Amino acid sequence: MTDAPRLVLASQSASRRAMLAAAGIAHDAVANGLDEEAAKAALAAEGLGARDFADALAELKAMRAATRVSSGLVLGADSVVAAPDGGLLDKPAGRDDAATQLRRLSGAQHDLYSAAVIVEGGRPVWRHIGHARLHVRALSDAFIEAYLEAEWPAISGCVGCYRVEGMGAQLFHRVEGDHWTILGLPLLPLAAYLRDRGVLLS
Ligand SMILES: Nc1nc2c(ncn2[C@H]2C[C@H](O)[C@@H](COP(=O)(O)OP(=O)(O)OP(=O)(O)O)O2)c(=O)[nH]1
Repeated sequence: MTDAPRLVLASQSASRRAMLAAAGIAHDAVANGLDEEAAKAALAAEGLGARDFADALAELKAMRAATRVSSGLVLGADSVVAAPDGGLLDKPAGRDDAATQLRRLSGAQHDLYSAAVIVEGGRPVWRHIGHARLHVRALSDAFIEAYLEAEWPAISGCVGCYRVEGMGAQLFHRVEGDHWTILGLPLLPLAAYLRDRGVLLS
């Protein structure tokens, strides 16, 4: 489609890039250039819940990246895990932190939010927040150790310390919500918007 806008993914997430490519959604990928730690600290100071935190960070990523992109639909995304004890979980700082996070998730359900925002012409034109609820079985210390032996460092870039499409499947006795949301994007609502914009065929 000649006059359709191009999609620019403002993310370094291998999972998001692979997901779009596997779905046949052509895109360019750029680093969003955001000082994510500073942005997270500012948002945390506002006391945002997980859902709004992910949405705000996705918008900040897209807006920052859009200053470096001449045209197109600039897509920013962020995934946040709301831990059963109320805190927000980020990607693990190291293998020991991953073990600590898994123990926090063990034997309880948690919510994962993947927010996506598209910026065009310097302003947000679309947004969606995907939600999944994951029910983690009671994990033995022996399992956590064996899991990390197999999955570290592959899960080091994963909020929640799992790859649901990999050995992470052994963590759960139930998952509600769509698979793509867990991988990092609300893919189906995004594809619907891209069809509306002529980026994808209807
Ligand atoms: N492949 C896979 N990735 C997962 C899973 N759960 C979470 N993730 C990944 C997707 C994202 O790359 C990452 C969430 O971290 P962020 O939203 O901060 O994005 P990230 O720092 O990776 O990249 P970005 O900030 O967009 O440049 O966790 C999973 O089950 N499978």
